Amino acid sequence: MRPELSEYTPIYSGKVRELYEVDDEHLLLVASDRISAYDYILDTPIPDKGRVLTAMSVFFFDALGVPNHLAGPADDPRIPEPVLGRALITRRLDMVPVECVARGYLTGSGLREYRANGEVCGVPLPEGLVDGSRIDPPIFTPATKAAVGDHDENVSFERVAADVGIELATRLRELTLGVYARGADIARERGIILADTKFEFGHSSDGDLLLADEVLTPDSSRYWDGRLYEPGKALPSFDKQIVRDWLTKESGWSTDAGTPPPPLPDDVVERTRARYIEAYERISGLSFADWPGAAA
Ligand SMILES: N#Cc1c(N)ncnc1-c1cnn(Cc2cccc(F)c2)c1
Repeated sequence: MRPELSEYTPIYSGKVRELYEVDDEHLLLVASDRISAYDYILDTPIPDKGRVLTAMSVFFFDALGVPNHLAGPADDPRIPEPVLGRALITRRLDMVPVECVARGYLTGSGLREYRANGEVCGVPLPEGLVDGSRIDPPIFTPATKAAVGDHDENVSFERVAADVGIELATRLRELTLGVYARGADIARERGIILADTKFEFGHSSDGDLLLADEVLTPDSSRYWDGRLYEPGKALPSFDKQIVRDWLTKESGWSTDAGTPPPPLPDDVVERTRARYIEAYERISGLSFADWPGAAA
């Protein structure tokens, strides 16, 4: 008999995820079916998005072989039925207050910083780069965690070292770049580009530094279709482009409307659901049909 979710104390609610306390040593990390676009949480959920992204995290935690915060399997008996398949039992860690970002391609906030001053987070880059240019070797571009609703602030490695000490900052950079490289290799072998990603780390009560949060999901990373990749061309997001295109090209809404986006039509929802499942099955080589929890 699985416990009720109401037996656990909610301790954090994010845009698309929640965190609950299970006991002194364990948390329940829950991924919802909510999707965000243009800094809005859309009214329309994407069925099974939470389960697919949870499955991707578990696949990568297993594939990467890096010590991490997972404390049980996807069907752990402590996971309540309504969130089975989209929730994980984790060890409670003392989180390091740094968003550990790795970039193998130049886009987004990194591109804006580069265009302003030729560098990203204090790392100088070659001249002449454009949107989508490869950054080789990939770079560590940390950020400070923003309050809910704000954007993270890109900071330099030196600032991280000042905040957490040079030894831990160096370790965070090593781990971030190493895990990104491994994840990018796995994705590339399946024709998918992992352009950038964000990790979080924390210390266990034994003092071990563990990989935490979600790992290499489409919500914490930019995934592009390798078949469409061309530097200099605005690169569609593998998972969100269907929603973005419908919102900005077909719905009549616009990003400067000052109003929330409209609800999504059924076909956009279903095509987006299929894209999440396609990303998982191509990258993992596994069938989503085998993943725990009830199909939405
Ligand atoms: N992972 C993890 C973690 C851990 N293992 N121990 C202690 N704290 C955290 C922790 C704190 N904030 N977050 C972000 C987050 C993740 C998921 C859902 C949310 F609502 C919010 C993670």
